[in-house]
Amino acid sequence: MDFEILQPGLEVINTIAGLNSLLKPLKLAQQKIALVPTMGALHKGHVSLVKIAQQHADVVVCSIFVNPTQFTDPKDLEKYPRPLQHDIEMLQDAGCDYVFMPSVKEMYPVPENWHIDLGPAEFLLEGEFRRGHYQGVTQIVKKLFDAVDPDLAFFGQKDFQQVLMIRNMVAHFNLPVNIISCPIIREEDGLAMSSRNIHLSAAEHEHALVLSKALTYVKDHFQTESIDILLKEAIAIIQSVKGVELDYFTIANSETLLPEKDKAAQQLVALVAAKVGETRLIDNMMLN
Ligand SMILES: Nc1ncnc2c1ncn2[C@@H]1O[C@H](COP(=O)(O)OP(=O)(O)OP(=O)(O)O)[C@@H](O)[C@H]1O
Ligand SMILES: CC(C)(CO)[C@@H](O)C(=O)[O-]
Ligand code: BAL
Repeated sequence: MDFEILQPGLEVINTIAGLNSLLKPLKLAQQKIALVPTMGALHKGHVSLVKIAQQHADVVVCSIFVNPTQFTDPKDLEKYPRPLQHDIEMLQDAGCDYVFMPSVKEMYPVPENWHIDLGPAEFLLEGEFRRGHYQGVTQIVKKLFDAVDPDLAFFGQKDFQQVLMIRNMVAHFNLPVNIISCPIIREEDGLAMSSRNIHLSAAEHEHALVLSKALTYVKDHFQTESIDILLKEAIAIIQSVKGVELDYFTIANSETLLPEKDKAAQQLVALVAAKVGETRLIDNMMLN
């Protein structure tokens, strides 16, 4: 892909060399650079990351790259939405400075082996259902960090485990990048915004609301019920909706992601993943 869509206020860059020549002088001039990595099909959740990034940095770079190495289901990769013109307009409206949209060849010029130790949480939850997913995620995020050399990088709490894995990758390489986790943006009806929501029919969208409903139930009853009861109720709420196939619902320690039974333990998070029709969705809520 070698296209260029230049619009005033937003510069589109397709190559790492192009990025370097634009960003190096800014770095030398002590400008703070923020990176917002995405896979495109942008929505208000992505825009919120750009807006938060603008509050912390002088220059905001958003990357759009559908990274093949993190997909464990080829059909999921094939049907991943790619509305590029719409994305560019959204970033322009958000006042983003640069969008980096490399080709697969640009990011992976030669075949490579990547494996780093991400700690035991790599294999839990998403890591169990999408084996190898976080190796692919950390591989591309490291490449994006090398290409952009950001001071800060912004990620959504919606991908809760992803933020932990990226922090572990940053620690592994001792990278000087500040990782900022940003709040989940929801539709008015509570559904966490996600690029994959585009695949939901109206009925499936309605069914998918049960995920945020179950999380809200747990949050609202956290002070009065035991963890066992909260889990039982949340799972029953989800299983009562036809067409929703639960992968997991857990109440976990927010650092280890291991299940937690002690409500007095610090930083508990409820995390859920389910298939709604053919679309797999995730969501989570902090509990204390
Ligand atoms: N609803 C949201 N609120 C805040 N941040 C979000 C939201 N949805 C996605 N993000 C964040 O945007 C960044 C890019 O995510 P990505 O492009 O994969 O979008 P997505 O909506 O998560 O898509 P999908 O989950 O369908 O792949 C990630 O850091 C992700 O956590
Ligand atoms: C961080 C990321 C851009 C890496 O491809 C992706 O996993 C995403 O969009 O969350
Ligand atoms: N938003 C996380 C990227 C993925 O699902 O592959």
